[in-house]
Amino acid sequence: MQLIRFLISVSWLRIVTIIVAGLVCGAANTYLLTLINGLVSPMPHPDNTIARFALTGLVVLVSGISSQILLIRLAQDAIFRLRSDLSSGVVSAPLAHLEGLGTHRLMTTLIEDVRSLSQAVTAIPSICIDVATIVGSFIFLVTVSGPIFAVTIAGTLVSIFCVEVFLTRVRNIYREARENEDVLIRSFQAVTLGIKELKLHRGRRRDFMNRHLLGTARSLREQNIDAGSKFSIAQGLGQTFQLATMALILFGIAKWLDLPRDVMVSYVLVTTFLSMPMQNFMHRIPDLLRGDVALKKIQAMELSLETAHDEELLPFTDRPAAAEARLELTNASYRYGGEASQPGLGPGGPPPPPGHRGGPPPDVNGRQWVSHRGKAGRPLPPGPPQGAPHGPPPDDDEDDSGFRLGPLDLVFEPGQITFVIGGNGSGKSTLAKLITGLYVPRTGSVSLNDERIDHENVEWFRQNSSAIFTDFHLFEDYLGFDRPGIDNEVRRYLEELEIAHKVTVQDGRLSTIALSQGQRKRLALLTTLLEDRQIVVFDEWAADQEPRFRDVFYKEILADLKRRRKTVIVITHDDRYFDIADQLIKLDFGRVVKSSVAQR
Ligand SMILES: Nc1ncnc2c1ncn2[C@@H]1O[C@H](COP(=O)(O)OP(=O)(O)OP(=O)(O)O)[C@@H](O)[C@H]1O
Repeated sequence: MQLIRFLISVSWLRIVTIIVAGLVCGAANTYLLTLINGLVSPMPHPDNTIARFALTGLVVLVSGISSQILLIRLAQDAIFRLRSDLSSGVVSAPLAHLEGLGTHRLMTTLIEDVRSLSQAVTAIPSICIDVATIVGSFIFLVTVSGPIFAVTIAGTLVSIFCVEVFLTRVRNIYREARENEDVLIRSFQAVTLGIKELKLHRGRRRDFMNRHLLGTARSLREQNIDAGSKFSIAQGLGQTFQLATMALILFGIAKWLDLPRDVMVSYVLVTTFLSMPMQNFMHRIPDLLRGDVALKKIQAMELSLETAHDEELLPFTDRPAAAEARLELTNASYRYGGEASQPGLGPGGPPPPPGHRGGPPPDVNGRQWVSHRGKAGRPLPPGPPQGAPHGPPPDDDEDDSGFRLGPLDLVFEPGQITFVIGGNGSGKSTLAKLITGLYVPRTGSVSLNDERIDHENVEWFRQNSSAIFTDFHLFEDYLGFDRPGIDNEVRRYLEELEIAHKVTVQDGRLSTIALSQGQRKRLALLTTLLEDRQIVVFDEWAADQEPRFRDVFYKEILADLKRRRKTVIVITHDDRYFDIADQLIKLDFGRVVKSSVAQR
């Protein structure tokens, strides 16, 4: 079982210790049972019963407490491992894959699946202890009476079979409920991000609440009630079979075989003793089912707990960044599409492609930066030669679904400002992601200073670019800057960017990021200036700036970057400043419709 494999990977030594402690506890419990049985049976009573009873009680106590403490530690370690592995899975997954999944799915996994898995993880060792006690009791029962043991086992197997029939249905309901949780988190996202739109429109708010948020919450409630009720019926059925078995033994077998009274007393004692671990075991089953559903969901999202994503494996040598950057796109193309039908995105999704061994997912366009070695040294299926387009070049023309950019042949020179222009949806941002190494070209290649970018050097390549996308994120801390005097540098830039009156910095942390969009963009620009990388990409940066500062950006900041021989790529609609560009690239429906280089 996947869950057990995951637990073993957290700490096999601790698992073994817990199981041993559980077995000791179970064996001591069984021994306690024989002692009690000896006491209630007719004379002669065994010697030193009190001392043995006390000693066994102590063993039960110590082994029980120590296994519980180990269990708590194991559960917390497992939760930590889950959070860390899943977060690394998210960070290292290809951008296109994450975009295809959507943030709501990621959030559900990081919050809900981790919670379900941690409950399941906590349940497993307790189940081990219960099973040890149950097995011990059954062994004792063999010594009491062979026929009673055989009938009890048969009754237990029949009840397990009947319960399992119900549990299959319960598992399916949990699976459907888990899909609904994705939808619910998406609604929560909409209610927080779209709060202004909802507040301003009473009808929309009511419709949204009834049809979306409450609608999903309602069906989730029904599913959980349904699953809980079915499970209770299953539990009741199991108990009925146990009672029926007991009745058969007490009123049938005992009479037919004329079993002595002390045998029957022992049987009743064992049955009573068994009821507690049996109940515990039954109560833990829903946790196991939900954990299993959560684990399958995580695997379906290709954020595997056991296999690393290729991006995590991308080789990175601490090679200095390029002194100057000449970027070249040769026959490079990219295409979106197929996200909805990506392997494993939902119950209806097609199975992974043949040869896909649970390793990293292909990029949404079917390609990925290829690695030939798994995290634990496991070789992955042989890939195409490094640097070559990964896999046979897909025949783009056969599939028209999704937006396609290119094929493009473009050159971006150091000390050159390139403006990328074009209508909405013409592919400008897609091009920005392609030239910063965030997307893998579907055909052709990207080269930096004539060095083709492939799996071996893409991680290094990305360290040469700084980009401000339209959906940029601001971190309050200046993370990853380990040079001294960063506060003073930030203060200088805060002055230059005219936001020193709003924000201060102390120990690499900004006093606030609750600012206007234009001010937040200036802080993003500040980070770019601090990074001081050779390739600088601005995606409609100036759109939210006041006219005067827009002027500062185009005429001073860009000019300064050009002077410092940066390769500057500016996505813009500001036709007033087109004359600043050394190169102008116009995109339309993903194709270059106009490209001109200024003669200066
Ligand atoms: N994550 C995505 N998944 C699928 N398709 C996408 C995705 N992002 C963009 N697209 C599609 O790609 C096309 C180009 O998008 P892109 O963001 O590159 O355009 P753009 O030129 O930057 O537009 P704008 O000026 O509006 O920002 C769009 O038509 C859109 O439908």
